[in-house]
Amino acid sequence: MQAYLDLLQDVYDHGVGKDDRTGTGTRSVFGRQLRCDLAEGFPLLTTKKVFLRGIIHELLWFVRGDTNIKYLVDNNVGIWNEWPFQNYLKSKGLDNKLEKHGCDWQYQLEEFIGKIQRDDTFAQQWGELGPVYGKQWRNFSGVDQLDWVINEIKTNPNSRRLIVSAWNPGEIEEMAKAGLPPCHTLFQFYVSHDNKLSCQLYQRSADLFLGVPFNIASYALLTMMVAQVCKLQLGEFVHTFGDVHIYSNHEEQVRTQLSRTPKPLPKMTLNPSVTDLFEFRFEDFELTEYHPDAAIRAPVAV
Ligand SMILES: Nc1nc(=O)c2c([nH]1)NC[C@@H]1CN(c3ccc(C(=O)N[C@@H](CCC(=O)O)C(=O)O)cc3)CN21
Ligand SMILES: O=c1ccn([C@H]2C[C@H](O)[C@@H](COP(=O)(O)O)O2)c(=O)[nH]1
Repeated sequence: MQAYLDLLQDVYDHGVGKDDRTGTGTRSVFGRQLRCDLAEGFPLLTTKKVFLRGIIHELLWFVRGDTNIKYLVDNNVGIWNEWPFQNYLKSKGLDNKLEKHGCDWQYQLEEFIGKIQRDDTFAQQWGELGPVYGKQWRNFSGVDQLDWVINEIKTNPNSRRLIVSAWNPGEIEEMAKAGLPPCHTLFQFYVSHDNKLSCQLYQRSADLFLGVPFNIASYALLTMMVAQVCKLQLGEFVHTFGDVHIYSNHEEQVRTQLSRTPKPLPKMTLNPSVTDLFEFRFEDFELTEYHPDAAIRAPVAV
């Protein structure tokens, strides 16, 4: 994970001021790459406590093909709450009246999430993010890409076409309404001569402080799950970035992060009896030897 900290330092030092959709402002660079050997341990940042429970639930939610925040909310994971909420405010003409992350906004957000929890009809209507990751992974114009790629890895491991894409140009506008166009856009698997499974992700846009630690752990887990069901060993996770940025309201947090020293990586164990990608449950994941520094709170740019 030193590579992540080096990238954080690089963007902090060399990132160039750039305005962005959220109005927050960033330091940004274009085109970088991180790699990690998955056999060396589970790539979960140790210089701050990372919310792994949320990462696991989010990944299972993608794999289920689910695009409604109801599943996440019911499992007490709030990482996608702000986007359907903002869409809800917009429909009421309130999105420009409430200051994001202000007291009123926060209060209304809690009310909104309470309604998602209690009222199924409300959740159906307002919890839906549109045709985001889960939809594209499981039903991209009728193709179940996850099912296809697993079968292809098993039967044609030398293939150079082991690709899953979340970027569906015809549906981007719809994704942007209540959710976001996919940031982790496309990934490719690779099976080496010695039966190791690697995965490379292209991430078009990367919130380096908040989102990237989630993205690394999530794809490392996905690669472990696919390796297990395809009976392969673990290779590398290669993370390729387009616009990598640090939001201007994360700079203090980045300095804290960079002042800390990484510890040995934790270990992740998957329940070995699971042989079907679609049958993993939350209880099938066990993290041990994780001794991180304290969490570092930061507001998410909406
Ligand atoms: N600006 C932005 N950055 C992102 O990383 C991001 C988005 N937007 N939009 C969609 C998803 C949602 N993701 C998120 C959203 C919030 C956190 C976050 O706040 N993480 C906290 C812990 C949150 C908690 O404990 O509930 C952290 O400290 O990592 C992380 C990833 C990643 N994505
Ligand atoms: O998994 C994710 C999802 C989102 N992000 C970040 C990257 C950007 O900061 C925003 C998305 O804004 P766009 O204007 O659509 O690029 O969310 C991430 O890092 N990881």
